[in-house]
Amino acid sequence: MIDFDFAALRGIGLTQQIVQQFFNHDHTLAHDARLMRVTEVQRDCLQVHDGERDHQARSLPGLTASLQQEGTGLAVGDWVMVQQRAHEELWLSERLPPLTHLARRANDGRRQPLASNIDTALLVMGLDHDYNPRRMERYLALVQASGVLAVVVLTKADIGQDVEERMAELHARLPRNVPVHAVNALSADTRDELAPWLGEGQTLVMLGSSGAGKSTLTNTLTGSDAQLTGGVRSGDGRGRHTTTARSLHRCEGGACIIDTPGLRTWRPDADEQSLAATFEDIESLAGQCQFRDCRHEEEPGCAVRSIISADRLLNYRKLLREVRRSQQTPLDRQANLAKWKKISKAGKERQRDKRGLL
Ligand SMILES: Nc1nc2c(ncn2[C@@H]2O[C@H](COP(=O)(O)OP(=O)(O)OP(=O)(O)O)[C@@H](O)[C@H]2O)c(=O)[nH]1
Ligand SMILES: [Zn+2]
Repeated sequence: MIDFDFAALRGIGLTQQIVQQFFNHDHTLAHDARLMRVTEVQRDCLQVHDGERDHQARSLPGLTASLQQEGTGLAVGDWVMVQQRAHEELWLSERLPPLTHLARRANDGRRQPLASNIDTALLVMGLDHDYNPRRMERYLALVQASGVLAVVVLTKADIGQDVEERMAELHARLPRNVPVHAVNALSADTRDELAPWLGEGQTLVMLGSSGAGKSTLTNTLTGSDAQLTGGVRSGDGRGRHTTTARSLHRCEGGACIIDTPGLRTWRPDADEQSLAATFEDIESLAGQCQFRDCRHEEEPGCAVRSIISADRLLNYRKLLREVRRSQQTPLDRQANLAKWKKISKAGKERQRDKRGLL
Protein backbone atom coordinates (compact mmCIF):
# COMPACT_ATOMS: atom_id res chain seq x y z
CA MET A 1 0.00 0.00 0.00
CA ILE A 2 1.21 3.42 -0.90
CA ASP A 3 1.01 6.15 1.66
CA PHE A 4 1.51 9.80 1.09
CA ASP A 5 1.71 12.81 3.29
CA PHE A 6 -1.28 14.82 2.17
CA ALA A 7 -0.48 17.79 4.41
CA ALA A 8 3.04 18.17 3.06
CA LEU A 9 2.02 17.65 -0.55
CA ARG A 10 -0.85 20.09 -0.13
CA GLY A 11 1.71 22.87 0.14
CA ILE A 12 2.92 22.10 -3.37
CA GLY A 13 -0.55 21.89 -4.86
CA LEU A 14 -1.97 18.44 -4.12
CA THR A 15 -5.76 18.54 -4.45
CA GLN A 16 -8.55 16.04 -3.80
CA GLN A 17 -8.95 15.69 -7.53
CA ILE A 18 -5.35 14.60 -7.96
CA VAL A 19 -5.74 12.10 -5.14
CA GLN A 20 -8.82 10.79 -6.94
CA GLN A 21 -6.78 10.62 -10.12
CA PHE A 22 -4.24 8.60 -8.22
CA PHE A 23 -6.76 6.02 -7.04
CA ASN A 24 -8.42 5.80 -10.46
CA HIS A 25 -5.10 5.02 -12.05
CA ASP A 26 -3.97 1.46 -12.58
CA HIS A 27 -0.89 0.90 -10.56
CA THR A 28 1.82 -1.64 -10.79
CA LEU A 29 3.82 0.05 -8.11
CA ALA A 30 6.88 -0.84 -6.22
CA HIS A 31 6.04 -0.70 -2.53
CA ASP A 32 8.39 2.18 -1.89
CA ALA A 33 7.06 4.44 -4.67
CA ARG A 34 6.23 7.97 -3.58
CA LEU A 35 4.04 10.67 -5.04
CA MET A 36 6.00 13.80 -5.99
CA ARG A 37 5.59 16.82 -8.21
CA VAL A 38 7.82 17.76 -11.11
CA THR A 39 9.37 21.20 -10.61
CA GLU A 40 11.84 21.28 -13.44
CA VAL A 41 12.36 19.40 -16.67
CA GLN A 42 15.79 19.31 -18.24
CA ARG A 43 17.07 17.37 -21.17
CA ASP A 44 17.97 14.21 -19.32
CA CYS A 45 17.04 14.79 -15.73
CA LEU A 46 14.28 16.34 -13.67
CA GLN A 47 13.69 17.97 -10.34
CA VAL A 48 10.87 16.55 -8.26
CA HIS A 49 9.48 17.84 -5.00
CA ASP A 50 8.16 15.65 -2.19
CA GLY A 51 6.49 18.46 -0.25
CA GLU A 52 9.54 19.05 1.88
CA ARG A 53 12.41 19.42 -0.52
CA ASP A 54 13.29 18.77 -4.08
CA HIS A 55 15.40 16.02 -5.53
CA GLN A 56 17.04 15.16 -8.77
CA ALA A 57 15.44 12.26 -10.59
CA ARG A 58 15.25 10.58 -13.96
CA SER A 59 12.44 9.12 -15.95
CA LEU A 60 12.47 5.35 -16.50
CA PRO A 61 12.82 4.58 -20.22
CA GLY A 62 9.43 2.86 -20.19
CA LEU A 63 7.69 6.01 -18.97
CA THR A 64 9.49 8.25 -21.45
CA ALA A 65 8.56 5.90 -24.28
CA SER A 66 4.91 5.59 -23.36
CA LEU A 67 4.52 9.36 -23.02
CA GLN A 68 6.24 9.83 -26.35
CA GLN A 69 3.85 7.36 -27.88
CA GLU A 70 0.96 9.50 -26.62
CA GLY A 71 2.61 12.49 -28.28
CA THR A 72 3.40 14.17 -25.01
CA GLY A 73 6.06 14.41 -22.34
CA LEU A 74 6.69 15.43 -18.76
CA ALA A 75 6.05 19.02 -17.76
CA VAL A 76 6.49 21.13 -14.67
CA GLY A 77 3.51 20.55 -12.40
CA ASP A 78 3.03 16.89 -13.29
CA TRP A 79 2.36 14.49 -10.43
CA VAL A 80 4.56 11.43 -10.69
CA MET A 81 5.36 8.21 -8.88
CA VAL A 82 8.99 8.05 -7.88
CA GLN A 83 10.98 4.98 -6.86
CA GLN A 84 14.29 4.81 -5.15
CA ARG A 85 16.74 2.40 -6.70
CA ALA A 86 20.37 1.53 -6.20
CA HIS A 87 22.73 4.30 -5.02
CA GLU A 88 19.72 6.32 -3.81
CA GLU A 89 18.89 7.22 -7.37
CA LEU A 90 15.33 8.35 -7.92
CA TRP A 91 13.40 7.19 -10.94
CA LEU A 92 10.02 8.26 -12.24
CA SER A 93 7.90 5.24 -13.04
CA GLU A 94 4.50 6.78 -13.70
CA ARG A 95 2.77 10.03 -14.40
CA LEU A 96 -0.78 10.71 -13.30
CA PRO A 97 -2.82 12.00 -16.22
CA PRO A 98 -2.78 15.78 -15.84
CA LEU A 99 -6.06 17.55 -15.09
CA THR A 100 -5.05 20.61 -17.08
CA HIS A 101 -2.23 21.25 -19.43
CA LEU A 102 -0.67 24.33 -20.95
CA ALA A 103 1.14 23.57 -24.16
CA ARG A 104 2.83 25.31 -27.01
CA ARG A 105 2.92 24.21 -30.56
CA ALA A 106 6.41 23.33 -31.71
CA ASN A 107 7.62 24.07 -35.22
CA ASP A 108 6.79 20.58 -36.36
CA GLY A 109 3.18 21.14 -35.29
CA ARG A 110 3.35 18.90 -32.23
CA ARG A 111 2.04 20.09 -28.90
CA GLN A 112 4.81 20.60 -26.41
CA PRO A 113 3.71 20.52 -22.78
CA LEU A 114 4.71 23.56 -20.73
CA ALA A 115 2.95 23.05 -17.42
CA SER A 116 0.44 20.63 -15.95
CA ASN A 117 -2.23 20.72 -13.27
CA ILE A 118 -2.64 24.49 -13.20
CA ASP A 119 -5.74 25.83 -11.47
CA THR A 120 -5.44 29.51 -12.28
CA ALA A 121 -3.46 31.53 -14.79
CA LEU A 122 -2.86 35.14 -13.87
CA LEU A 123 -2.72 37.04 -17.13
CA VAL A 124 -0.39 39.85 -16.19
CA MET A 125 -0.32 43.09 -18.14
CA GLY A 126 1.03 46.50 -17.20
CA LEU A 127 -1.16 49.58 -17.27
CA ASP A 128 1.77 51.37 -18.88
CA HIS A 129 2.85 50.95 -22.51
CA ASP A 130 2.36 47.19 -22.09
CA TYR A 131 -1.41 47.62 -22.10
CA ASN A 132 -2.87 45.86 -25.14
CA PRO A 133 -6.39 44.38 -25.12
CA ARG A 134 -5.75 42.32 -28.23
CA ARG A 135 -2.86 40.52 -26.69
CA MET A 136 -5.00 39.87 -23.64
CA GLU A 137 -7.60 38.24 -25.86
CA ARG A 138 -4.98 35.93 -27.26
CA TYR A 139 -3.74 34.82 -23.86
CA LEU A 140 -7.28 34.31 -22.76
CA ALA A 141 -8.18 32.15 -25.74
CA LEU A 142 -5.35 29.77 -25.07
CA VAL A 143 -5.77 29.55 -21.34
CA GLN A 144 -9.49 28.97 -21.49
CA ALA A 145 -8.99 26.19 -24.01
CA SER A 146 -6.82 24.35 -21.49
CA GLY A 147 -9.50 24.30 -18.83
CA VAL A 148 -7.49 26.68 -16.69
CA LEU A 149 -9.24 29.54 -14.90
CA ALA A 150 -8.05 32.88 -16.23
CA VAL A 151 -7.76 36.00 -14.07
CA VAL A 152 -6.62 39.28 -15.57
CA VAL A 153 -4.18 41.19 -13.39
CA LEU A 154 -3.34 44.70 -14.52
CA THR A 155 -0.17 45.85 -12.79
CA LYS A 156 1.21 49.37 -12.32
CA ALA A 157 -2.18 50.75 -11.32
CA ASP A 158 -0.17 53.20 -9.18
CA ILE A 159 1.66 54.73 -12.14
CA GLY A 160 -0.49 53.78 -15.13
CA GLN A 161 -2.65 56.09 -17.19
CA ASP A 162 -6.42 55.96 -17.64
CA VAL A 163 -6.70 53.14 -15.13
CA GLU A 164 -10.48 53.37 -14.75
CA GLU A 165 -11.11 53.65 -18.48
CA ARG A 166 -8.89 50.72 -19.27
CA MET A 167 -10.51 48.54 -16.62
CA ALA A 168 -13.89 49.40 -18.09
CA GLU A 169 -12.66 48.73 -21.60
CA LEU A 170 -11.42 45.27 -20.67
CA HIS A 171 -14.57 44.46 -18.73
CA ALA A 172 -16.62 45.35 -21.77
CA ARG A 173 -14.41 43.55 -24.21
CA LEU A 174 -13.61 40.27 -22.46
CA PRO A 175 -16.15 37.55 -21.62
CA ARG A 176 -18.14 38.66 -18.61
CA ASN A 177 -17.03 35.85 -16.30
CA VAL A 178 -13.35 36.79 -16.47
CA PRO A 179 -12.23 38.64 -13.33
CA VAL A 180 -10.15 41.78 -13.85
CA HIS A 181 -8.01 43.29 -11.07
CA ALA A 182 -5.91 46.42 -11.19
CA VAL A 183 -3.08 46.34 -8.67
CA ASN A 184 0.18 47.82 -7.59
CA ALA A 185 2.28 44.67 -7.73
CA LEU A 186 4.78 46.17 -5.29
CA SER A 187 2.20 46.61 -2.56
CA ALA A 188 1.31 43.96 0.02
CA ASP A 189 -2.37 44.90 -0.43
CA THR A 190 -2.25 42.94 -3.66
CA ARG A 191 -2.23 39.77 -1.59
CA ASP A 192 -5.69 40.57 -0.24
CA GLU A 193 -6.96 41.65 -3.61
CA LEU A 194 -5.94 38.34 -5.19
CA ALA A 195 -6.69 36.19 -2.13
CA PRO A 196 -9.68 34.44 -3.77
CA TRP A 197 -7.28 32.76 -6.21
CA LEU A 198 -4.60 31.94 -3.67
CA GLY A 199 -6.34 29.34 -1.53
CA GLU A 200 -4.60 26.30 -0.09
CA GLY A 201 -3.57 23.69 -2.63
CA GLN A 202 -4.05 26.04 -5.58
CA THR A 203 -1.48 26.12 -8.36
CA LEU A 204 -1.00 29.28 -10.39
CA VAL A 205 1.05 30.41 -13.33
CA MET A 206 1.71 33.94 -14.52
CA LEU A 207 1.66 34.76 -18.17
CA GLY A 208 2.52 38.08 -19.70
CA SER A 209 5.17 39.97 -21.59
CA SER A 210 8.58 40.82 -20.27
CA GLY A 211 8.43 43.67 -17.79
CA ALA A 212 4.73 43.19 -17.10
CA GLY A 213 5.47 42.52 -13.43
CA LYS A 214 5.41 38.73 -13.08
CA SER A 215 8.46 38.54 -10.81
CA THR A 216 7.33 41.52 -8.79
CA LEU A 217 3.94 39.94 -8.31
CA THR A 218 5.46 36.58 -7.42
CA ASN A 219 7.62 38.21 -4.77
CA THR A 220 4.68 40.05 -3.32
CA LEU A 221 2.43 37.00 -3.27
CA THR A 222 5.07 34.73 -1.80
CA GLY A 223 6.12 37.39 0.67
CA SER A 224 9.75 36.89 -0.23
CA ASP A 225 12.43 37.81 -2.66
CA ALA A 226 13.03 34.21 -3.60
CA GLN A 227 12.49 35.13 -7.22
CA LEU A 228 15.31 37.63 -7.29
CA THR A 229 17.76 35.66 -5.21
CA GLY A 230 17.05 32.30 -6.75
CA GLY A 231 15.68 31.06 -3.46
CA VAL A 232 18.89 30.87 -1.47
CA ARG A 233 18.04 30.75 2.20
CA SER A 234 19.60 33.59 4.03
CA GLY A 235 21.94 32.69 6.84
CA ASP A 236 22.84 29.08 6.31
CA GLY A 237 24.21 29.61 2.81
CA ARG A 238 22.90 26.30 1.55
CA GLY A 239 21.94 25.98 -2.08
CA ARG A 240 18.53 26.85 -3.34
CA HIS A 241 17.55 23.24 -3.86
CA THR A 242 17.48 22.48 -0.17
CA THR A 243 14.06 23.94 0.51
CA THR A 244 12.79 25.77 -2.53
CA ALA A 245 12.57 24.66 -6.07
CA ARG A 246 13.65 27.23 -8.57
CA SER A 247 10.38 27.08 -10.43
CA LEU A 248 7.89 26.41 -7.65
CA HIS A 249 7.16 29.28 -5.30
CA ARG A 250 4.96 28.92 -2.28
CA CYS A 251 2.59 31.62 -1.14
CA GLU A 252 1.88 32.17 2.51
CA GLY A 253 -1.80 31.30 2.12
CA GLY A 254 -0.95 27.83 0.83
CA ALA A 255 -1.04 28.32 -2.93
CA CYS A 256 1.97 27.79 -5.15
CA ILE A 257 3.17 29.57 -8.25
CA ILE A 258 4.91 27.75 -11.06
CA ASP A 259 7.40 29.79 -13.00
CA THR A 260 9.57 28.25 -15.70
CA PRO A 261 11.53 29.73 -18.60
CA GLY A 262 9.15 27.93 -20.96
CA LEU A 263 6.19 29.82 -19.54
CA ARG A 264 8.08 33.10 -19.51
CA THR A 265 8.89 32.96 -23.17
CA TRP A 266 5.60 31.46 -24.15
CA ARG A 267 3.57 33.50 -26.60
CA PRO A 268 -0.07 32.69 -27.04
CA ASP A 269 -1.05 30.39 -29.82
CA ALA A 270 -4.57 29.07 -29.92
CA ASP A 271 -6.71 26.78 -32.01
CA GLU A 272 -10.00 27.57 -33.66
CA GLN A 273 -12.06 25.95 -30.99
CA SER A 274 -10.53 27.97 -28.19
CA LEU A 275 -10.86 31.15 -30.20
CA ALA A 276 -14.53 30.44 -30.63
CA ALA A 277 -14.92 30.13 -26.88
CA THR A 278 -13.27 33.48 -26.20
CA PHE A 279 -15.10 35.24 -29.02
CA GLU A 280 -18.32 33.55 -28.12
CA ASP A 281 -20.30 36.78 -28.70
CA ILE A 282 -19.15 36.92 -32.33
CA GLU A 283 -19.76 33.24 -32.90
CA SER A 284 -23.28 33.34 -31.57
CA LEU A 285 -24.22 36.51 -33.48
CA ALA A 286 -22.81 35.00 -36.65
CA GLY A 287 -25.70 32.56 -36.64
CA GLN A 288 -28.02 35.48 -37.32
CA CYS A 289 -26.13 36.85 -40.32
CA GLN A 290 -28.02 36.66 -43.59
CA PHE A 291 -25.31 34.63 -45.26
CA ARG A 292 -24.04 31.49 -43.68
CA ASP A 293 -20.47 32.17 -44.79
CA CYS A 294 -20.66 35.84 -43.81
CA ARG A 295 -17.21 37.25 -43.08
CA HIS A 296 -18.75 40.27 -41.35
CA GLU A 297 -17.07 42.65 -43.76
CA GLU A 298 -19.20 44.20 -46.48
CA GLU A 299 -21.95 41.62 -46.62
CA PRO A 300 -25.55 42.83 -46.31
CA GLY A 301 -27.60 41.54 -43.41
CA CYS A 302 -24.58 41.06 -41.14
CA ALA A 303 -25.60 40.71 -37.50
CA VAL A 304 -22.08 40.94 -36.15
CA ARG A 305 -20.75 44.17 -37.62
CA SER A 306 -23.36 46.41 -36.05
CA ILE A 307 -22.79 45.11 -32.52
CA ILE A 308 -19.17 44.06 -32.18
CA SER A 309 -16.54 46.79 -32.18
CA ALA A 310 -14.43 46.98 -35.31
CA ASP A 311 -11.24 46.47 -33.33
CA ARG A 312 -12.43 43.33 -31.63
CA LEU A 313 -13.63 41.94 -34.94
CA LEU A 314 -10.30 42.78 -36.55
CA ASN A 315 -8.41 40.99 -33.81
CA TYR A 316 -10.63 37.97 -34.13
CA ARG A 317 -10.01 37.75 -37.86
CA LYS A 318 -6.29 38.17 -37.42
CA LEU A 319 -6.17 35.44 -34.79
CA LEU A 320 -8.24 33.12 -36.89
CA ARG A 321 -5.85 33.59 -39.79
CA GLU A 322 -2.86 32.91 -37.55
CA VAL A 323 -4.48 29.85 -36.08
CA ARG A 324 -5.20 28.42 -39.49
CA ARG A 325 -1.66 29.10 -40.53
CA SER A 326 -0.19 27.48 -37.42
CA GLN A 327 -2.36 24.43 -37.89
CA GLN A 328 -0.87 23.80 -41.28
CA THR A 329 1.70 21.07 -41.58
CA PRO A 330 5.11 22.04 -43.01
CA LEU A 331 3.99 20.46 -46.29
CA ASP A 332 0.84 22.59 -46.39
CA ARG A 333 2.94 25.64 -45.73
CA GLN A 334 5.34 24.79 -48.55
CA ALA A 335 2.47 24.24 -50.94
CA ASN A 336 0.92 27.54 -49.92
CA LEU A 337 4.17 29.39 -50.32
CA ALA A 338 4.65 27.90 -53.78
CA LYS A 339 1.13 28.94 -54.70
CA TRP A 340 1.74 32.53 -53.61
CA LYS A 341 5.08 32.66 -55.38
CA LYS A 342 3.35 31.59 -58.56
CA ILE A 343 0.63 34.16 -58.14
CA SER A 344 3.07 36.95 -57.45
CA LYS A 345 5.26 35.88 -60.34
CA ALA A 346 2.26 35.90 -62.64
CA GLY A 347 1.40 39.36 -61.32
CA LYS A 348 4.87 40.67 -62.02
CA GLU A 349 4.80 39.21 -65.52
CA ARG A 350 1.48 40.87 -66.19
CA GLN A 351 2.93 44.18 -65.09
CA ARG A 352 5.95 43.69 -67.31
CA ASP A 353 3.70 42.83 -70.25
CA LYS A 354 1.69 45.97 -69.60
CA ARG A 355 4.80 48.08 -69.51
CA GLY A 356 5.97 46.42 -72.69
CA LEU A 357 2.72 47.35 -74.34
CA LEU A 358 2.96 50.98 -73.35
N1 LIG B 1 5.17 51.15 -9.82
C1 LIG B 1 5.05 49.87 -10.15
N2 LIG B 1 6.07 49.19 -10.71
C2 LIG B 1 5.91 47.90 -11.05
C3 LIG B 1 4.69 47.24 -10.83
N3 LIG B 1 4.81 45.96 -11.29
C4 LIG B 1 6.08 45.84 -11.75
N4 LIG B 1 6.74 47.01 -11.61
C5 LIG B 1 8.14 47.28 -12.04
O1 LIG B 1 8.27 46.91 -13.39
C6 LIG B 1 9.56 46.35 -13.67
C7 LIG B 1 9.42 44.99 -14.35
O2 LIG B 1 8.79 44.09 -13.45
P1 LIG B 1 9.15 42.53 -13.41
O3 LIG B 1 8.41 41.95 -12.27
O4 LIG B 1 10.62 42.31 -13.45
O5 LIG B 1 8.54 42.04 -14.80
P2 LIG B 1 8.48 40.51 -15.37
O6 LIG B 1 7.13 40.33 -15.93
O7 LIG B 1 8.90 39.56 -14.33
O8 LIG B 1 9.54 40.58 -16.53
P3 LIG B 1 10.44 39.35 -17.12
O9 LIG B 1 11.22 38.80 -15.97
O10 LIG B 1 11.29 40.00 -18.16
O11 LIG B 1 9.48 38.36 -17.74
C8 LIG B 1 10.26 46.32 -12.33
O12 LIG B 1 11.11 47.43 -12.25
C9 LIG B 1 9.15 46.44 -11.30
O13 LIG B 1 9.57 47.05 -10.13
C10 LIG B 1 3.60 47.96 -10.24
O14 LIG B 1 2.47 47.48 -10.05
N5 LIG B 1 3.83 49.27 -9.92
ZN1 LIG C 1 -21.87 38.78 -40.54
